[in-house]
Amino acid sequence: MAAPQRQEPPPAPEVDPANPKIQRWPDLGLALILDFISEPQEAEMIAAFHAADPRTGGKKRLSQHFGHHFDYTTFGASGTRFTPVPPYITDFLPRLPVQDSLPDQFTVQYYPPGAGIPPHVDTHSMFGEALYSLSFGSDVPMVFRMSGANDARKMRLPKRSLASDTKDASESAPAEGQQNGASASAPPDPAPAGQDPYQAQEYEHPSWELLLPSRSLLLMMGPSRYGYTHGIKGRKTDIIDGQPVQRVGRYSITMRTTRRGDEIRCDCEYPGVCDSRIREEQARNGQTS
Ligand SMILES: O=C(O)CCC(=O)C(=O)O
Ligand SMILES: [Fe+2]
Repeated sequence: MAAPQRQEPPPAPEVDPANPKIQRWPDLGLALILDFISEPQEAEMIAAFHAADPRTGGKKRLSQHFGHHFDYTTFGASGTRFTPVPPYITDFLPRLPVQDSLPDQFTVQYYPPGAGIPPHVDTHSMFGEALYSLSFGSDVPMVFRMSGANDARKMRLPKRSLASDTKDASESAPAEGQQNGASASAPPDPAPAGQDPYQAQEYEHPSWELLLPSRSLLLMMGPSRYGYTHGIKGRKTDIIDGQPVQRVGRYSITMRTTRRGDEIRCDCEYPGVCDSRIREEQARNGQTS
């Protein structure tokens, strides 16, 4: 039986004394940069998204990929599919806070009101530490929760392993069956109707919601990247500063740095939600993923 959901207020950030638009949570490896892009840049990104895909009225999250495509069967980056990165993305890369390894995998997502993304941990082994989310279109709360022992039992591995892969990448269809609890993966699809992935989790640790304002850039490293699940509740109204706020379309660009070959590994402190360690354990036990 699922334990009752426990939610706490978000931890308070440290505000950069030199720039109040930069907020940091050093213990979590988390940073939020407000107004990272301007309103005209935001409008350009929204227009570019809908020039390629005019749909706005549906219920499901829509994705577009740039650079090395995200592969929904390995939860890594495709070795074969690449789409040139548009200038509205390349223009801001020199301003990203971690400059020693820049992202090369970009997923632009549109969330119609009511759509979310179930709690998950992006694949540890296949991407570098710095994971970014640029938000635009509207503000949305992101739910963070420290993963616990119970999450390990709910982990699901990708259908294929990049390291042992010979098959063609399947990138067009988001993975199915990622609706329950923490996965060792990146973007799982929303839960089927009637199933709330947040209720399905057992809550060993409390969760908290961090409001991601439009045009802000979120950077996840360290514990927030490797040990916490993150997700967005699929709802039409959020409570922001105690007031109900109707959601309107929200967009994000998730940015990751692809690892290849021998770099595909992870030795983090969170083996329970680490795809690399779970794969090793399964190999030891003679299981396949
Ligand atoms: O939309 C977002 O801000 C985050 C999306 C996400 O977590 C992911 O694509 O892995
Ligand atoms: Fe994610």
